[in-house]
Amino acid sequence: MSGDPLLLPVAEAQARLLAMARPVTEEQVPLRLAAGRWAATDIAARRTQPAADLSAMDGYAIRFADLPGPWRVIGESAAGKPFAGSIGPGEATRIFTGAAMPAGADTVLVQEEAARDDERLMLAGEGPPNCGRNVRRRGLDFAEGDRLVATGDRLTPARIAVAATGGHGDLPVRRRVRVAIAATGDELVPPGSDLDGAALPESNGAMLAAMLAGLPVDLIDLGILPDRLEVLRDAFAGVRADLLVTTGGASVGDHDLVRPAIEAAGGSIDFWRIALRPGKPMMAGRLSDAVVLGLPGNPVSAFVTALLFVLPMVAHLGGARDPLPVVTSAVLGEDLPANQGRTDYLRAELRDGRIFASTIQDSSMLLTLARSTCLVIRPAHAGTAMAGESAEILVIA
Ligand SMILES: Nc1nc2c(c(=O)[nH]1)N[C@H]1C(S)=C(S)[C@@H](COP(=O)(O)OP(=O)(O)OC[C@H]3O[C@@H](n4cnc5c(N)ncnc54)[C@H](O)[C@@H]3O)O[C@H]1N2
Ligand code: MOO
Repeated sequence: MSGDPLLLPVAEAQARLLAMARPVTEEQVPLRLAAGRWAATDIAARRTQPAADLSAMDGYAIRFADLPGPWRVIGESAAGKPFAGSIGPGEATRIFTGAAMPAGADTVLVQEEAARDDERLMLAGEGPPNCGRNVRRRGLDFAEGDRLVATGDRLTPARIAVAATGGHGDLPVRRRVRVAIAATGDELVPPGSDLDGAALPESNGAMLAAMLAGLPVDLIDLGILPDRLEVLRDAFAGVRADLLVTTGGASVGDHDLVRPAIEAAGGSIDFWRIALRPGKPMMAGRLSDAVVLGLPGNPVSAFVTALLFVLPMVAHLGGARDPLPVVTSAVLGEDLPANQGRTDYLRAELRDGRIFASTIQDSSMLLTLARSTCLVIRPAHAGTAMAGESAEILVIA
């Protein structure tokens, strides 16, 4: 509940947003291009791993029953070059890590505990304490048919590796998400230009591109658009994207033209204004095939709304099962005052696992954001929170 009934609670706004579009289409891509995408289907093992009982160490394949030896070495098993025969009582083979156990052998004696004189092998240490020691059984990791990756899992390096081991050269994923970004505002100039005038360097575009950098996204940069309805309308109408993200012009001033421009381009606004600080004036809508997110212009408001809405929407469109940011918790290093009617995301630093929030939280102040490592989530109407209490946070750096 927010103090203002017109403001949508954050969780409700996130749910409404994600319900606005389905994930983009599937495609099959080579393993190396699948990194960072989301699996479009479950991925099952096409083979058993290991495919046979393998040695985990360099040494000698023996029969445990023959301990304490001695043995006669009758051959060798190396990775990819198994011993063709089988071993009988009193026999052993040389064996290397990753090599198949010869038929008849059940245990590996590590070479550090063995002494060898030509064919004769003797125990030179304590030896393996149990049958099966230093042997990786067939199927230890997984068996054919086991689910390796679930639908909607992100393809992390470990999941790419397990899919490769499971016999896959290509993986079913969602295609890359097309995201268009537009900054609006007559005061804005490209970063690095016109440092003498009153103009303001445009920072939201670069920030959003950086936030999307690790995601499977094709960016369409619409650059800086002026506060003119027809220009905005025409720029928006021409966009071919899954998601159009604008910053600025989202509030109620005479030059806040994003909403009328979306509507003039034939789109519609689904919801506007969130019980969120910073980020209240955010809007969500549609324009032809694209979902539109109109973020507030204040840089910290744009950051917080991107974290809470843009990144989750990209993940959702990309097929993620859990698209929302991961909330964790930490202990407050100092008291926090009671909160008002909007959920507050306070810039803060984590020092030795304790949270210290910046005293000034103005949504224009980027340096405090740049110095912060987390945002502390203060629920609407929360009372005073005391040092030592636990608080929910989003880690941002
Ligand atoms: N009468 C009211 N005024 C405002 C309200 C309100 O409810 N009633 N809401 C305030 C809140 S909250 C926010 S947040 C801002 C956001 O408004 P806009 O989305 O219309 O943002 P702008 O006015 O265009 O810009 C705000 C601020 O940010 C700077 N800016 C904008 N774009 C960029 C960019 N790409 N890079 C860097 N800086 C940018 C801009 O120059 C302004 O200083 O509205 C409050 N007002
Ligand atoms: O909500 Mo605005 O985003 O306070 O600065």
